[in-house]
Amino acid sequence: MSKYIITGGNKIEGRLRIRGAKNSILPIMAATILNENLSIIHNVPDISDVYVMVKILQSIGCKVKKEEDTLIIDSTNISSNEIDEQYVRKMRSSIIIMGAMIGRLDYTSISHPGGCAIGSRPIDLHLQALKDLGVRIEEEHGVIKCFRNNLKGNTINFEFPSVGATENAILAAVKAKGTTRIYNAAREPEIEDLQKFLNSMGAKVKGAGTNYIEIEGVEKLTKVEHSVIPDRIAIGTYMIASAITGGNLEVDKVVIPHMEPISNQLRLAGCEIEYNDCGIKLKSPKIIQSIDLIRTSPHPGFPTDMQAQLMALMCLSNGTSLFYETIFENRFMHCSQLSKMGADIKYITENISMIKGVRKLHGSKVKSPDLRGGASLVLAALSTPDKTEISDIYHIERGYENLETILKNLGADIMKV
Ligand SMILES: CC(=O)N[C@H]1[C@@H](OP(=O)(O)OP(=O)(O)OC[C@H]2O[C@@H](n3ccc(=O)[nH]c3=O)[C@H](O)[C@@H]2O)O[C@H](CO)[C@@H](O)[C@@H]1O
Ligand SMILES: C=C(OP(=O)(O)O)C(=O)O
Repeated sequence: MSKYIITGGNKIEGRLRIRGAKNSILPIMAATILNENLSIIHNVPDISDVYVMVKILQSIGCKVKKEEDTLIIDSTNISSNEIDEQYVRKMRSSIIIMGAMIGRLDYTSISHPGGCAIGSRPIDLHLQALKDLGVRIEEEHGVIKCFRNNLKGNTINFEFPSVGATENAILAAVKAKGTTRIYNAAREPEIEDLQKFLNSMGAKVKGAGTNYIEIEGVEKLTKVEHSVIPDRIAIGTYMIASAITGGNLEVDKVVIPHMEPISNQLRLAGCEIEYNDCGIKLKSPKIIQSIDLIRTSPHPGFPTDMQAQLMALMCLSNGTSLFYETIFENRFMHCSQLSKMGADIKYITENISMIKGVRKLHGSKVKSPDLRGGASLVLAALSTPDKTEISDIYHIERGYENLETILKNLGADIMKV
């Protein structure tokens, strides 16, 4: 299995552009199932999760071609209504395929995704939303069987604004009869991107980006061409790479409002951040300022997908920071690995940890516990002139395109072996 060998200490600086968001492209690829036609999607990131989704689409009969960063998906014929367990095991978010499948077919089955490293991640809200739309669901030996019945618009009231459940509900409602009203919907930018994609192929969805979404069912969809929004989490990760090494960074083609929850925290850490017409400029602080309390919450709050990376930065701050992870119950697995590199981290409760800044981290042999935890180790490794070996980088490759090439171009000494 591949590893990164990083000898840090170099400033990460220069200019870069980041391709499409993982959390946008995955639901958009699922949405292509609804379309008995061609979907052309640009700005697709070269990450392993996209390849898993390609395999899923191919396994049910879609024809998929990749030309540079464009995916051409022909979903005219769907030949299977079952999603193979091997894919759900590889990529938990493959559950977002369920809403699109039942929007298109009379019956579909998918295995239960179960828990994953960062939490138990139940799917009760997904299933309830589909039931609200009239889908009959039977669960047998870990397999979820969905019968379309009389799929029809209804009111869905989410107890919690789950991103995936909101997407599944929208996907199922696109071709349901009548109007669906979703209350307490997730407001993440990737849901707005999904709405834009769906509407470009003839769906009638409005309200994404707010907590109330309305979908008017349609019968037919048409050929569509769409470009995926840039990955705000990958951009935020590179901003921290620059900040933790004392560099200056410019990122082109950024959607500024998407970056605000991340930029706000980085400003508190002492970074100077400027926006211009086409991007973002970051100037590192001379001394990294501690942030008293970092609390993750649904958008527009601080994203859980940036918690581990910001923690790496706080490990080198001038004071004490508390991290309160409110979204996932087991998202502190990077703490023990950061501690191996000299970080001063104490658990207060299962989802609150206290970080006291240290002057310097040191190199070590560490293991990526999950996608963002792995990214936090890369950031920590970039900050120290020692050598760090990071194993299990397949987690990182789920969500970061060409991480080593991008970092090398910005001045890092990083090797993938
Ligand atoms: C592919 C994708 O877009 N992944 C993102 C998506 O994941 P995902 O869509 O899985 O995240 P959710 O918003 O659904 O999960 C948030 C919380 O709700 C809980 N929950 C969720 C569904 C449900 O039926 N029951 C339930 O209890 C989860 O266990 C978790 O504790 O949003 C997360 C929160 O911003 C991000 O970290 C992930 O990167
Ligand atoms: C948790 C994440 O993704 P997923 O939902 O795909 O596991 C993430 O992107 O940090």
